[in-house]
Amino acid sequence: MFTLGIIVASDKGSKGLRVDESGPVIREMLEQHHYITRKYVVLPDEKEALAREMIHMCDDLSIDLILTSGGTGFSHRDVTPEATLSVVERLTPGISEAIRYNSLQITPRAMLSRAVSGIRKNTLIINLPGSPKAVRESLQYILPSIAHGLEILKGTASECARK
Ligand SMILES: Nc1ncnc2c1ncn2[C@@H]1O[C@H](COP(=O)(O)OP(=O)(O)OP(=O)(O)O)[C@@H](O)[C@H]1O
Ligand SMILES: Nc1nc2c(c(=O)[nH]1)N[C@H]1C(S)=C(S)[C@@H](COP(=O)(O)O)O[C@H]1N2
Repeated sequence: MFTLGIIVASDKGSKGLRVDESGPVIREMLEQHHYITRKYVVLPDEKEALAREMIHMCDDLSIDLILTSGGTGFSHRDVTPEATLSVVERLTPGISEAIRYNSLQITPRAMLSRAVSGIRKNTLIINLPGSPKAVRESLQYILPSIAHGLEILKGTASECARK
C-alpha cells in the first residue's frame, strides 16, 4: 500500500475556468491499484508554487508517489518539469522515456512532452501530460512497474526478480 499526492498544473483549472478531469482519472486509476490519495491540488502553472507543493508532499507528508499532470508542453507557461528538476535529488529518466515511448505509438505529438521524473528522499515524482486521455494512456503503461520501484525505494523489496 502506497500513499499518493496529485498535483494538477493548470492555469484554467486553478481559476475555475475548466473542470479538472485529469486529477480524478489519476485518483481513480491509482486507487484501483490500492494507492491511498493523501492530497490532491490544482495549481496555476507557476514554478515556485509547484515546487513548494512538491517539497511539502515529500518532506512534511512523506508521500510515496507524487503524480503531476499538465504543464509539460512548449507553452511559455509550461514549467512543471523545471519545478520538478528544482526539487528532485536523483533523476529516473527511464520512467519518462517509457511514457514517451508508449505515447509515441499513439501520437507523434508525444515528442512534445518535456516531462521528467525523479526521487526526493523517499518520494518518487512523475510528470504526466495534461489531457485526461494522455494521463490514462501513460498510467496504463507505467503503473505495473512503478510499485516495484517504490518497494525498493522504501526498502521493502531488494531483489529484482523477473516477472
Ligand atoms: N486538467 C485537465 N482537465 C481536463 N482537460 C484537460 C486538463 N488539462 C488539459 N486538458 C485538455 O488537454 C488540452 C491540452 O492541454 P494544455 O496543457 O495545453 O492545457 P491549456 O488548454 O493550455 O490550459 P491550462 O494549462 O490552463 O490547463 C486542453 O485544451 C484540454 O482539452
Ligand atoms: N499518451 C499520450 N501522450 C501525449 C498526448 C496524448 O494524446 N497521449 N498528447 C501530447 C501532446 S499533444 C502534448 S503537447 C504533450 C504535452 O502535454 P501538456 O502540455 O498537456 O503537459 O503531451 C503529449 N503526450
